[in-house]
Amino acid sequence: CSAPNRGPRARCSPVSVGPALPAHGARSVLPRSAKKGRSQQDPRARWLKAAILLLFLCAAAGGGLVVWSRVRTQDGIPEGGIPADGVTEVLAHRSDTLQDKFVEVPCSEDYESHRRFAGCTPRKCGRGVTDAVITREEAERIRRIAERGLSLGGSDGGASILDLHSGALSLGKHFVNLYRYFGDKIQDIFTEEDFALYRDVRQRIQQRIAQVFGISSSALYLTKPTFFSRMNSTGAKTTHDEYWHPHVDKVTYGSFDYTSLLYLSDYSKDFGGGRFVFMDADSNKTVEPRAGRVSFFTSGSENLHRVERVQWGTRFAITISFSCDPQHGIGDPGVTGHHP
Ligand SMILES: O=C(O)CCC(=O)C(=O)O
Ligand SMILES: [Fe+2]
Repeated sequence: CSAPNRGPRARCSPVSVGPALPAHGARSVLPRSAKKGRSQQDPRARWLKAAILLLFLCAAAGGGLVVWSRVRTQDGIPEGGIPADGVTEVLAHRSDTLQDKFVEVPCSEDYESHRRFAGCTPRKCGRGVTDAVITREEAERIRRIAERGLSLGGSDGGASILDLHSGALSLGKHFVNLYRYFGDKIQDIFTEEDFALYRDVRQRIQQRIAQVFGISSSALYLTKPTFFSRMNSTGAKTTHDEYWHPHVDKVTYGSFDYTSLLYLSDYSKDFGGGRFVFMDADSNKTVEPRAGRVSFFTSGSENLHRVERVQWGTRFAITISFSCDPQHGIGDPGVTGHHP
């Protein structure tokens, strides 16, 4: 399993359900040469034949189920759906307009193995969803920035990223540096207004996280990677395209203490599949993306999660992440001084 999952429940091994298929079904019990015409058959032979046929049909149906379940499952998780054996609750429906939903969960020990920063390192852990911090219009403007930037490149597979901080942009099976590649022409692509909006949105999300977790906003540092993502149903061409693996952000990215996701498109309108799933021991909790929705959570393994594979359409989002460690802080991108 290539998933960066060090969480409590690895879900990477394919499972198959349904009865096992006998090696050759039941057909070989009666040799062809032993077949008789109907009228000649003794009744016991007819019964035996009927029983064998029934057995064969059951075996074939069972085999079909195994094959079907193999096609349907990846990493032990049905494609675009819910673990076959799990209970799923919806934490945030697309049609809900949430003010400040918050669910507290006990903190994992992940933070113990890192330097602690008083007044910032999570003591209270959990997850929140709000539609009241960023408007739909702002999300649409941000989405246009993402579309413009990503139109300059794009992965051959189903996941493309654009990091305005480092300049990383997916291109084919690799990444290029946008700022190096386009030089001063970048000013024709992104305006100062775009960067101002990005900054403003980032600040408001940061303030909301600080307020909900009872810390000072100035104790949080924007950290990398902070990036736009564009996902669709194209098959993966490299592991960078495999966005659906369960993972823990603190393990995957190291510097993250608080993760936020700003969604820029709507589940079931712009794309199918692609829901965000918190994977708890007792059940899964989904967040259905909607433009302007901010989902935020502490980055340790108390918040193991994954994204369902996108089934159709295109899903846009931004991952905006914060660290308590000033040494991991990065500045906002801008027309001037955005080079790493
Ligand atoms: O886009 C999402 O909903 C989640 C992305 C994610 O898990 C990540 O960037 O670490
Ligand atoms: Fe993540």
